[in-house]
Amino acid sequence: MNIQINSLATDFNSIPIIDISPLVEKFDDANIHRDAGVCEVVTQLDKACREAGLFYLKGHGIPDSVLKEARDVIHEFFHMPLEEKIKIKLSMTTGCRGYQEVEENFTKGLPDVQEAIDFYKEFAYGMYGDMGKLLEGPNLWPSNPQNFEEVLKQYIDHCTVLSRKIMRGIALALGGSVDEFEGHIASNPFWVMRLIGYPMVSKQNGHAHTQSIGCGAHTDYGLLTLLNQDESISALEVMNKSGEWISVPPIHGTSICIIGDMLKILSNGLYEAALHRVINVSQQYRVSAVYFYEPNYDATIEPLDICVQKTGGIKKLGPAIYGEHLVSKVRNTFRF
Ligand SMILES: O=C(O)CCC(=O)C(=O)O
Ligand SMILES: [Fe+2]
Repeated sequence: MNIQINSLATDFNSIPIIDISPLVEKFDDANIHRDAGVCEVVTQLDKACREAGLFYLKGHGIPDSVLKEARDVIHEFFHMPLEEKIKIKLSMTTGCRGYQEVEENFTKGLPDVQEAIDFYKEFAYGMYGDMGKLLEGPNLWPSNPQNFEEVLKQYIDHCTVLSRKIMRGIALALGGSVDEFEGHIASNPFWVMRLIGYPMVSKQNGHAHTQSIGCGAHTDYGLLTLLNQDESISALEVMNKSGEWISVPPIHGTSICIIGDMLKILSNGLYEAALHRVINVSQQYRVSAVYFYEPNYDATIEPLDICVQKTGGIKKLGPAIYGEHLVSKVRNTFRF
């Protein structure tokens, strides 16, 4: 597989904001192609995916109360004593599911100044053979706070429904049929949920040597990511074509959508997998809920014919088996 960070189509200095409410309302409508509101959303999605690979979503339909409740229980969990948190500690024997302490997670060989809990969609033992072994196992849900599991499961369901709608818009934007991604590519979409807590970074707490990097520069692995970040702290950044880091501050009521490696391959490089990082130099503890919407675990991902035609007739990227791509990334993330 060959994933390269190509230069973006046109440079950007601010992040697009797309009101996707027409798509959210009409995603299942037989006449979706003819709807003027949806067509406008599709045009904006196409531009944002080509240029920035990361954008804000307005009108996404997830209630503010659901977004806030998710962040609140995540804050509550991370504020508990370490003895409580390590009751759900991640290891090789938990299917890489569970809690990791600060600096147990690595990006490109450097420790991240973050603590986190990882959840993966559950699947039957043996279902994906050797390719699935590393991630087999039930999710580890904390018993404290008591409503944690219920709140987060509800949030995951919202994200799965919304992601399918966005992928329908992206299918149209690429010139495909509305259900282009619902056959062998993502009829049974895998998902990953990563809940992250970023301590304030200062010399006093001993993290100065890692240059304050909460999450090192990376692209996401799958189709698209939905990010729910704390409302008062600006810490996320995305790189533009000129190599400048552009700040992605929170905007009330919006979600952030980030294009991942698999969508880049499917689009034959038309769409960009955004390079992004997190630096929390604020005086506050920051949390985020990061939901990754992925292809079928065992899907072979290669450029769609419609995208190959638009890009000179040659497949420039892939093929990749999604599950293999994920497992190779997870292996590089931990030092067991
Ligand atoms: O916490 C954030 O804002 C982003 C985290 C992220 O990019 C990731 O976990 O892939
Ligand atoms: Fe990311």
